[in-house]
Amino acid sequence: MALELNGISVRYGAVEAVSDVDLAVGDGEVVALLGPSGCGKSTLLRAVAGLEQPSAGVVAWDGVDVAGTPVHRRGFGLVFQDGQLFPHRDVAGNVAFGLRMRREPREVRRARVDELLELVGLGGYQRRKVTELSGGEQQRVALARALAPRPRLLLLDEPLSALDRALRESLAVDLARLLREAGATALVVTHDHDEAFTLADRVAVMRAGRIRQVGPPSLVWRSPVDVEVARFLGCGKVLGAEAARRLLGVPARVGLRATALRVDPDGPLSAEVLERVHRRDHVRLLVRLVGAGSEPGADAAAAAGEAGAEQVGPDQAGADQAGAGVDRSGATGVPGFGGVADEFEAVAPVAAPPAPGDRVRLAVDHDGIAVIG
Ligand SMILES: Nc1ncnc2c1ncn2[C@@H]1O[C@H](COP(=O)(O)OP(=O)(O)OP(=O)(O)O)[C@@H](O)[C@H]1O
Repeated sequence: MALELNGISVRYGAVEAVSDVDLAVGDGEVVALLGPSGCGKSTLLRAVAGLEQPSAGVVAWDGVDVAGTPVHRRGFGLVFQDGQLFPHRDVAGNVAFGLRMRREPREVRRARVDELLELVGLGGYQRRKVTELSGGEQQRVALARALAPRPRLLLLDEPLSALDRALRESLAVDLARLLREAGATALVVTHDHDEAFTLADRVAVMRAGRIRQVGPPSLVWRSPVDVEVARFLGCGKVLGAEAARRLLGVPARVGLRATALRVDPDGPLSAEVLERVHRRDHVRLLVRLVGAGSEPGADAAAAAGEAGAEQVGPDQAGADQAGAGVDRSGATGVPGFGGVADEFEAVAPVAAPPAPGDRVRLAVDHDGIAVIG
């Protein structure tokens, strides 16, 4: 492993911002630190950079503790949210900065600057003033500047979050390609799961100073380790194992994203639309389940509280029942479907979406369901 963090804690006075973090980043691997605001992501990154002193633990590179190595000698490249370019230098002057510090000859500098600007899609921008670039262009220059000296590790702190949404999404794809082409080993801080999943080979989800789960994006997305991680990853509703088995045919505690239920005239569930919100590419509904099961007229609400209400939900004959005993602690949607437990998010197409008060049929999209734990 190239970078290894063992038992890293960082304190700001009485506050422990990072607690006992273990994490490894392999050669050529991109790992995203993902978590809500204030969970300690930036502090951990700064500790790796040498900008914060850990109160405990070891930051090692290729097995060697870097505690005694000052920031500028660690061979790590840094990119922050706002780029922090030198305003009095032109684009080439910014990108060449690290090479100049290393006293690389002028010709070497020029060739490397040209190469990096091509790589970040800014060929020909050498003499442009950085103050006259767009936010997205400035971040590309910052990235080129960080990559120019061939850092052994790239540390990116919310590199795209100052940009507007559309630009952020397209630059995230570019950045993912760039990191792969440059063969970079990188640790990227972000609070945006789309961005983390676009960029990273592995995602480390942080909460309250600790890493709660590390894994490939698809695994973390499909199998969050606990309810909080599931909620952070967009699961607005959590069902206990028994409810999930009866409603969805999944015998485990699950988190549902809005896309888990979608309007489909042939769907097995029946619901009443309570609210409707238009989003970019779909319509988001709040619905109350009023009927379920493959037979029209089966009434989930009426079944509420009835012990053994096995007729609720898709036909479960032959389904694996073992999950019914799964721990349901923390589940907010419970078997019985009474009151707010009946309310779910769902999606509908933009064309002719249903309105509040309408009855709709819903189909289950298993890509919108995460199995928890
Ligand atoms: N210089 C500091 N002095 C004191 N407390 C700090 C300092 N920097 C951060 N903290 C605190 O440490 C905790 C972690 O902060 P940190 O900036 O690492 O979180 P983060 O996950 O990166 O959040 P964000 O996404 O909002 O930047 C927070 O409670 C924060 O208030």
